[in-house]
Amino acid sequence: MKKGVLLVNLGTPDSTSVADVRKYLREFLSDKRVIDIPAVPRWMLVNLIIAPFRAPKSAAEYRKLFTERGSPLKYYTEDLLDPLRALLGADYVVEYAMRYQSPSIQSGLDKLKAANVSSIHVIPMFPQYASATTGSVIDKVMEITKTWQIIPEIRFTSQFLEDDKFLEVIAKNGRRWMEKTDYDHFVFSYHGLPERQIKKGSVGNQCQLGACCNKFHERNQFCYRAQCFHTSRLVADKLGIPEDKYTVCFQSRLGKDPWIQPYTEDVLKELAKSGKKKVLAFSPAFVSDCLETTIEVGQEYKEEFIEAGGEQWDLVESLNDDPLWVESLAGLVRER
Ligand SMILES: C=CC1=C(C)c2cc3[nH]c(cc4nc(cc5[nH]c(cc1n2)c(C)c5CCC(=O)O)C(CCC(=O)O)=C4C)c(C)c3C=C
Ligand SMILES: [Fe+2]
Ligand SMILES: [Fe+2]
Repeated sequence: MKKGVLLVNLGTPDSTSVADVRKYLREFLSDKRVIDIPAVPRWMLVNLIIAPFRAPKSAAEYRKLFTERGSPLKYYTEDLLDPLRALLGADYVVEYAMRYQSPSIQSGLDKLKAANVSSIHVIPMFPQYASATTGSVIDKVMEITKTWQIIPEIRFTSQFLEDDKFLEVIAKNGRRWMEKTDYDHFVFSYHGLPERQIKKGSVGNQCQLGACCNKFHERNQFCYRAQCFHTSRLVADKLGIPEDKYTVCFQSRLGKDPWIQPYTEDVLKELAKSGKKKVLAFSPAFVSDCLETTIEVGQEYKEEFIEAGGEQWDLVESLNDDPLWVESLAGLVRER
């Protein structure tokens, strides 16, 4: 009997037209796990403010990102399929989906159902757990499969930040940059989250979003901020980067509510002010290069760092289609 595997990445606009970007933003931001406020204010915020005003600006950014193959987030995910199928062999049926836009989770699950699989292993492609990403994928899969007459065994990978092959790809990519340049400092920039989303998931209210996130243990194992610090520590250890030579920070704040800190924009200015000239940036929340890595960290933050007095700002590429990343995924599938 064959086992099903569904890789799920975030999703991206179908094209760089303002209409497609608006459609993407609407679907993404209407998700109650992403904008976690009551339905009516969320509808007003998304449809009357964000979609109309943000879509043209975001479309211009996506035009800088898309290549002749389209959106990197999508084609790098597609590129993993054949090598993963080859590694896993004939006992597995491997499909992929995007949480938002296309191909949909519905279409991916339908393919697995049609292949008569005996089980489904869903891997949301987010190394660290957040309700807005991993949680949302799990939510959607459950919403769809609860209507099925036959529900096979379903398994979810909720996080994989400690997977050694995943960490090794990041370290290997970083090492390549470090062989060419003697960097003064290293930045680990993660996608941000509203603070309240972490507080809501904090068991026994133990997360204060301060120094508590520096330690990673059973009680805060799903605190996104603690997971980001832990991921950084594991990569830094592999590369021999001492604690005082790296900073963990959070990018892409949306709206006025407090998001988890420190903000990358503040960190890069402080680094330049304190005389740091050469910085290497890692983006370990993202497995595929995308708007948040290539454009935001690789271009915008670079410009801001240089404007603030820095000289060199480089970005370590994401895992993309690295063969070791395919091995890491195969390991996640096989582990029990
Ligand atoms: C890596 C994990 C991610 C988390 C956590 C996350 C939370 C989150 N994001 C938004 C709003 C936006 N994110 C956007 C792009 C985007 N976000 C992620 C990943 C995470 N988001 C990725 C991989 C991408 C890039 C997709 C691509 O097509 O390349 C965007 C769209 C771009 C823009 O207009 O800036 C928005 C909006 C919120 C509100 C949020 C947590 C609540
Ligand atoms: Fe995002
Ligand atoms: Fe925490």
